[in-house]
Amino acid sequence: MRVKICGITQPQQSIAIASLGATALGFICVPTSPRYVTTSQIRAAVAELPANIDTIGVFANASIPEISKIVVDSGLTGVQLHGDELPDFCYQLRQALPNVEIIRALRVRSLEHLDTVTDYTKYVDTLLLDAYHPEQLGGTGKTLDWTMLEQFNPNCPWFLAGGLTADNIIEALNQVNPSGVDLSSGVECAPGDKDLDKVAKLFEKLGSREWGMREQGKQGEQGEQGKNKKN
Ligand SMILES: O=C(O)c1ccccc1N[C@@H]1O[C@H](COP(=O)(O)O)[C@@H](O)[C@H]1O
Repeated sequence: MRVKICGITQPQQSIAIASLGATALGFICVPTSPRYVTTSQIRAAVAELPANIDTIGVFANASIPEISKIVVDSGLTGVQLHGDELPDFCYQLRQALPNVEIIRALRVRSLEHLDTVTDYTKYVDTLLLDAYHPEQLGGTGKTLDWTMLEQFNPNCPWFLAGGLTADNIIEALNQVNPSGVDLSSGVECAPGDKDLDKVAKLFEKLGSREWGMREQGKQGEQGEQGKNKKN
């Protein structure tokens, strides 16, 4: 499972978080956010990271030339669109940045709102579902109604986001089946300052869950083998 930790502001923290197990790190390129980082800050962090870590710039209603410049100048591998970007915008961005992962984040208001995802799946690599907040674009710490997502199965990979923490991640994953999870404020001590103990606790929880699932799989296989022996 992909695990993205978002809202990184310090290069040293990015290295520590990658070593703990993150597969992707997010950098907020939205100037109004308390987690906003400049191109040179992103470039400094990206330069220190191993090549297998995805580095995602988070944008909201920026123009294609603005996004492209930041991506190229900082060496990001992906773009997360967290504003009101329409499918055609995603298509145009794909033409401008053909080798960059495009993640469309949708701030989900209702079950009906989920129907709009099919408008995007042709043009993006990945979807991300975040909770809706009337005054804030993201990093709100607000959870989605996970029961609404029990049957959610788009025809592209997707991240579950919104208010996830080390304490609720297992409950969330017991209800929904995303390809990845994305956390920001739930692993912080203050906006933009990640709490490495909370991040470590998150990976402990995810590691124990994976171990439990593997053990269950083994027991299932042994049961099957036992049955075959009897026959
Ligand atoms: O984190 C921000 O400040 C932010 C600002 C503008 C757009 C998106 C932002 N963050 C994204 O919000 C989600 C969920 O965050 P949280 O876990 O609920 O705090 C995450 O994808 C961040 O990338």
